[in-house]
Amino acid sequence: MEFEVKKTSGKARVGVLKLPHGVVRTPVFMPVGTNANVKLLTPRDLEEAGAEIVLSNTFHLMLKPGVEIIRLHGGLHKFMGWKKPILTDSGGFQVFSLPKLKIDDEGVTFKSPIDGSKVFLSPEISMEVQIALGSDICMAFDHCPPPDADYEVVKEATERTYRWALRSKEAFKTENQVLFGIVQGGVYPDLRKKSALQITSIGFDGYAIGGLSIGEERSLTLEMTEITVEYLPEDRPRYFMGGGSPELILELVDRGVDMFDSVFPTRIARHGTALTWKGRLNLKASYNKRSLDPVDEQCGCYTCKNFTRSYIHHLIDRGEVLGQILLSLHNVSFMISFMDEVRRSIEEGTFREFKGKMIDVYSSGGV
Ligand SMILES: CNc1nc2c(CCNCC3CCCCC3)c3nc(N)[nH]c(=O)c3cc2[nH]1
Repeated sequence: MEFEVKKTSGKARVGVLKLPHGVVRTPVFMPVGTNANVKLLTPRDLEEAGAEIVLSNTFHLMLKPGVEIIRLHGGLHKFMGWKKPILTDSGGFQVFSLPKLKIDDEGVTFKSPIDGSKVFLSPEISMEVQIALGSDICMAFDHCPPPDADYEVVKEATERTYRWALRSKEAFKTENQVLFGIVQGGVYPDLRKKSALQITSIGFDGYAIGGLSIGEERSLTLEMTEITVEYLPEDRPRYFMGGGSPELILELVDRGVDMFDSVFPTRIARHGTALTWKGRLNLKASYNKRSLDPVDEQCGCYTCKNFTRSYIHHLIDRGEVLGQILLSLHNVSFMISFMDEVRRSIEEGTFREFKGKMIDVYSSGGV
């Protein structure tokens, strides 16, 4: 894997990440695909929208359809028909929200949400599954503590994450795939620094900022990101897990983060909300009933080129899935274009102005 920082503007940076299945320009927004698909969008839609990398994850796929079926296809790229890079999460976080039967140093035993059976996940099993999936970027198996966890609980999860990171790297015997480490530490500055030093001491191809965007105050999200980034190497990609909205992404780019994933744009699309250059737009609202305008006149996506707000309002109102499909396509296209503008403003040295303008737009609510 090659990662090159091309331009910086303050802590914000533009980079190029060369992976087995293609090149990714950073900062990058990565559409999330649970169950080996980005909901309501085909790989062709994603390609047209300009997506360069998508996410999937170990936890869901090892349960259904199971590694065997994906192996049968020669890996996840073939299975889901996506030829560009894929990043897979390690499953550590996904089990975080499930009733955990047991979590100890060996690994996590949880109840399958599919059939209630007992499932065991460990660093070794997570690596074995991600190697079989053939994802370009694999994530170390980590323990993300709950958001309300006290210092001792976070300390224990952070120490375990370090031991599991060592075991993940040890078990990651594969060519043509890269492994990112994950930094924990909750909202405690000393644990954040310790975790960053521990994880970077192992040596990974890239580093993720974990354990955030799980309900903590925004100011803590930003402060913990700053502390973590301080101890990460300049020449490696930094991936903030699970964030986020356009305004959060701007704040994090400004603090030196390169990669982002979030279900947010596709989830709000399914609920009838579009992201536009003038803020959020609620297509369910009656003021869109008669509007002949496109969702966003500055957007070149298929939805904005071919349909009016009135038509999409009608589809949503009638519960037609086409309404959700058209908004999902628009929101992903918007996020990709948004990141194009982020990169351009960093290259032109105008990132702070762009950030200021877009944060005003997005914190003043909708259009
Ligand atoms: C939403 N906030 C948030 N997400 C986090 C995630 C998940 C990131 N998104 C992965 C996708 C989820 C849908 C299926 C495909 C993979 C985190 N993951 C890990 N391993 N560790 C975290 O601390 C960790 C922390 C996170 N915080």
